[in-house]
Order: sequence, then structure tokens, then C-alpha cells
Amino acid sequence: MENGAAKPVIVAIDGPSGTGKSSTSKAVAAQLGLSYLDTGAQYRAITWWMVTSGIDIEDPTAIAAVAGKPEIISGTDPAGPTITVDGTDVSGPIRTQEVTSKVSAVSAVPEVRARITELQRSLATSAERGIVVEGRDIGTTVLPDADLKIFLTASPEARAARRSGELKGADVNATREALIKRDAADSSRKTSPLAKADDAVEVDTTELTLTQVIECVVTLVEEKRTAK
Ligand SMILES: Nc1ncnc2c1ncn2[C@@H]1O[C@H](COP(=O)(O)OP(=O)(O)O)[C@@H](O)[C@H]1O
Ligand SMILES: Nc1ccn([C@@H]2O[C@H](COP(=O)(O)OP(=O)(O)O)[C@@H](O)[C@H]2O)c(=O)n1
Repeated sequence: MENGAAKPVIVAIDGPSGTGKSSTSKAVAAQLGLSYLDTGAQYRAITWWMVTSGIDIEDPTAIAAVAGKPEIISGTDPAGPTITVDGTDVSGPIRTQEVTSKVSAVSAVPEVRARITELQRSLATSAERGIVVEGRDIGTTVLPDADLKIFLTASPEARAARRSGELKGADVNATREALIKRDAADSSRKTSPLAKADDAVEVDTTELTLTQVIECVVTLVEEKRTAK
């Protein structure tokens, strides 16, 4: 490191849907001058490609056979994260209900995970000042040596209320059921399930404001940096 610049810091933030991973990670990265990676967006992007390419989502063998085909590129600036598939901006299309309902099946396929995990590790090691990476298996599998691991949780009711607030007109009960179903699929898959790493700090965000969660994580990162 030249001129005593801080060593890169790697932060892993995992947890189920609607716990605040994306909003927290983006804000923490922006505040600390770090890169930011939304790994869910990568799984959504490969799912979007499978759907638009006519691949049968119910057929893991068919998914595995083409998992290496699409080129997925993530831009890691927290002020404007980007995601493209074969050069096409897919930041909008990856958020549709169709992709959301199919992403767990696609991301359970080991060949898909191997491919995306490789991309994630490469982005993490090339981030000059460090990176905040958010997902489901970052602390357990993708970056087991991360400097700091956070596992965010919140009650299903709070998570559903947050999510249906984003999706105009969405029914809270239907959103809650869909979240619970996706969490169950993500937690029970064989390869790299959603799980808290043994050395992760668990933060229950149910009763916290987003600002409080961001402050809590920034403080934990600063503590780790000082100790490094
Ligand atoms: N602690 C919080 N309190 C209230 N709303 C929150 C909190 N954290 C996040 N949110 C809101 O909940 C929604 C989902 O947050 P997001 O960061 O996308 O979660 P995740 O990435 O875990 O799915 C967003 O609209 C966000 O602004
Ligand atoms: N590290 C990760 C991140 C996401 N995923 C998958 O991608 C899906 C979408 O992730 P996301 O973070 O965009 O989901 P939301 O919490 O934003 O709804 C998850 O439900 C998982 O199936 C994964 O398997 N591993």
C-alpha cells in the first residue's frame, strides 16, 4: 500500500429477502468509499437470460448445460450499480415478478453457483479499497475470509411490509407468503444454502430504522479496520 493507504476491507452481508441487505450495503459502501456488489442481481440476471432464451427452468440439467453461456458484468459503484447480460442493461427486467418467482430454482443449480461465485471472487479481489458484498452465502462460501460478516434478520411481517411498500398495490399477505417460500427454497438447497456463518454478527433489523442499521454496520467496519 502506498502512502499508508488503508488495506482493502472485505465485508459480507447475508440474510433473507427484505432484511435490508441492499439498502444497507449500498449506503455503507458509499459512506466508506468501498465498492458494492449485489449478488442477488447476478442470480436474477442469469435467471432472466434462461427465461428469455427459452430454457426449461424445471430442468436443472438443461440449466447446467448453458450456465457458462451468458456474459454477466456487474458495475460496483455504490452510487450507481449496474448489471448487463451480453451487453444489455437488465437492471429493470431482473426485478419482474416472473424472474423473482424463478430465481431460486436457477440459483440452486451447482453449475450456476460455481460460475457466479467465480465472478464474485474476482470482483472482490480486484476492489482496490475493499468491497461490501451482499447475498445469501457470501460469509459461508464465497468469501469465508471476509474481514467482517453480518447476518441481517427481521420478522416476516416487517419484511413483507417493506417489500409490499416497494411494489405498488401488492398485497402484504401474498408478499409475505412469497417471501417465506423463497427463503425456504434458498435455505434448503444442497449447494451453498442461505445460512449464517458461525463468525457472523447477527443484527435483527425488525425494530431498527435503516439509518440505525447503517450506523451499526459502519461502526463494526471501522472497528475491524482499526484492528487490522
Ligand atoms: N431497517 C429498516 N426499516 C424500514 N425499512 C427498511 C429497513 N431496511 C430496509 N428497508 C426498506 O425495505 C425494503 C427492502 O430493503 P432491501 O435493502 O432491498 O432488502 P434486501 O436487500 O435484504 O432484500 C427497501 O424499500 C428498504 O428501503
Ligand atoms: N448470494 C446469493 C444471492 C442471491 N441468491 C438467489 O437470488 C435470489 C434473489 O436475491 P435478491 O438478493 O435479489 O433478493 P431480494 O432479497 O432482493 O428479494 C435469492 O432468492 C436467491 O435464490 C443466491 O442464491 N445467492
